[in-house]
Amino acid sequence: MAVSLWKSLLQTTKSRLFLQRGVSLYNGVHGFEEEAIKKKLQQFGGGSINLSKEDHGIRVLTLNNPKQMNAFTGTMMLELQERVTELENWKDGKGLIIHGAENTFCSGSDLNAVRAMSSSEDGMNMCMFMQSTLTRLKRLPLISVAVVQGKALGGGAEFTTACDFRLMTPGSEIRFVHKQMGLVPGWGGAARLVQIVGGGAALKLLSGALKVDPERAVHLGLAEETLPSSDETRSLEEAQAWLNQYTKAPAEVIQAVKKVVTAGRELQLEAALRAEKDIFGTVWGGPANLQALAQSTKHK
Ligand SMILES: CC[C@@H](C(=O)O)C(=O)SCCNC(=O)CCNC(=O)[C@H](O)C(C)(C)COP(=O)(O)OP(=O)(O)OC[C@H]1O[C@@H](n2cnc3c(N)ncnc32)[C@H](O)[C@@H]1OP(=O)(O)O
Repeated sequence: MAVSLWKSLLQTTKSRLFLQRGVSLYNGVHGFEEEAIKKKLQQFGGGSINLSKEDHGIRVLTLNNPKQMNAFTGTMMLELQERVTELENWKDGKGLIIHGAENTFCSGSDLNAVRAMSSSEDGMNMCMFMQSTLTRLKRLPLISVAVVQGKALGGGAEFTTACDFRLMTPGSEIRFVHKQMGLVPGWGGAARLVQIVGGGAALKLLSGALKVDPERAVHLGLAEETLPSSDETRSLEEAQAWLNQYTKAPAEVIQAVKKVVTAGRELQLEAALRAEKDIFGTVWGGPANLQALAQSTKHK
């Protein structure tokens, strides 16, 4: 009796914990020294992570380091964590579009920083820092779409998997180049890629460091579609129109929808059912539910 009670308590805690805002995957127990790595990352400046004002519940996050093909500098990694915290606290949020400045997505870590942080301790701390931040990004109660223009390489390819969906422009490319650097993904990209395309396809993309163009990405289920335009402004407008199809409801409903899907993606069945029950309780009898009940129930 005591054991099963303890197990159920543990499951309930797990199903609630993973939805908590700002929870890092790692702590001192795993050897993660967050303050130390933040200090180290601060030494590698350049670029920025910009977040637009909200427009109908949708914001645009821009990886902005065009001089280096939007490579992630140390300070951009720190700014990404700050933007994710901002988004976790955005009460009216429904959707997030992520793109790179000047018509290319992201060419991964800033290789200058990588060369300077080649110690095992720095590498592992950067890995745990980025895994935590991208896991929080993926778990945001928002529908997120990466608009891939130009190239998404290495950590940039991994970043696309931390979004719910990917839309690609003509001629763009997602490529997990890690093998060619004697590496494997370190920002959580391998685990998420297996979830998205399956183990077999993931193994081919990683072991072959294969270039994934829009056609192959759609075929694999890695991308939803190829956008008509490769122009930066037009493709963002097309992505916004695509996302608008899925955010036509009050923010609390869209957020609850993403949360139940995240529970289904990440938890064992019984824990996912408990999480779904808890989330259902937040919208049952809520303003959107009562308003819908007061109107005709015919769904066009
Ligand atoms: C966990 C994964 C993570 C890690 O292991 O830490 C990584 O992501 S490692 C990095 C993986 N990414 C790469 O290896 C990509 C390297 N870059 C390229 O292959 C090419 O630059 C490109 C992206 C294919 C573009 O090629 P091209 O169009 O010919 O432009 P340039 O090569 O001349 O680049 C323009 C400019 O940008 C600088 N640049 C590009 N990528 C990076 C980068 N990842 N880090 C730092 N700087 C980068 C490049 O050096 C050029 O600058 P200048 O030489 O000053 O003109």
